[in-house]
Amino acid sequence: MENVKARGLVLLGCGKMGSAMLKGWLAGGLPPGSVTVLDPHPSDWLRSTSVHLNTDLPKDPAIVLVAVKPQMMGDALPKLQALGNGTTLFLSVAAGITLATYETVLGADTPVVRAMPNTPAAVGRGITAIIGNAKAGAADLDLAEALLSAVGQVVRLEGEAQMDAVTAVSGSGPAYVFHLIEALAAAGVEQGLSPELAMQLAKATVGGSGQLAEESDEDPAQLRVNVTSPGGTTAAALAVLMDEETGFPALLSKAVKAAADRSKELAG
Ligand SMILES: NC(=O)C1=CN([C@@H]2O[C@H](COP(=O)(O)OP(=O)(O)OC[C@H]3O[C@@H](n4cnc5c(N)ncnc54)[C@H](OP(=O)(O)O)[C@@H]3O)[C@@H](O)[C@H]2O)C=CC1
Ligand SMILES: O=C(O)[C@@H]1CCC=N1
Repeated sequence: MENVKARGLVLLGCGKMGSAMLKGWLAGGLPPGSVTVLDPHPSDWLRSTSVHLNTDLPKDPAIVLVAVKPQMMGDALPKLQALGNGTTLFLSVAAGITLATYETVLGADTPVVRAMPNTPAAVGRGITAIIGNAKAGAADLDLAEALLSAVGQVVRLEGEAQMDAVTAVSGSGPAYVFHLIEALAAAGVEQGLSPELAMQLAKATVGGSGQLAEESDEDPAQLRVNVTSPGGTTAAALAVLMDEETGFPALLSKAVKAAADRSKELAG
């Protein structure tokens, strides 16, 4: 991180994902003066920080983080061509955009790390998977990992082909969990609870269960069994949720496949 503090970090695109990561880094002590953000419509939050906003780029930043939508890449990436083929590491979080695409625009001598983070990075609880191109050496991967570990866990992939599945599980995954919270709260309202109480119960249940799953020595299957008294209420609910044709596994399998397929399509 000292490298990033000294040479600077450029963030291209500060929307939902870029701002989630930037929030995590600023909260973790990255000086705002070492960050330059390029974004056409900065949010109020971004304006309230002391980062360099839409100014000239530093000559030799340690890292350029690319966090624009895949569809915007054609417009956005050429702006950074001058930083290619040098010692600046490009770190991309864009779904579906391959390492080869970056090499085509920035030059094959550009070190590039492709990453798939998720929005819990905003509270230091993200998880990011990374894979580098041939030019990205051990020091580049270590730098990417050091930066990303400031906002959560980091895992290294064995091959770029794994990225579509990772995107479908952990990149998009928070949306599935938020939807579970919405649906659980709505079901509680149907059973007579107030919307406020139902939402409080749903959020705390998902948050607490996630933490228990991460911290417990028991695996999630055993933790599920621990909740399920024989002939009790949980067993009645699980009979619905574990139905082979209409239950969670069948539904999530279809949802995750749809996301992975879309990730492949975005690669063009
Ligand atoms: N959201 C998520 O949970 C995750 C997203 N990602 C990836 O992160 C990337 C960004 O996604 P997300 O944050 O959701 O999208 P957003 O639309 O919220 O953010 C993209 C930002 O880039 C800005 N932008 C558009 N064009 C340019 C440009 N030419 N130069 C600089 N900035 C530009 C947009 O401005 P404006 O809105 O004004 O056009 C916007 O602020 C995507 O590639 C996505 O695949 C990866 C993991 C998780
Ligand atoms: O929905 C998307 O395409 C991005 C990638 C993963 C999460 N959000």
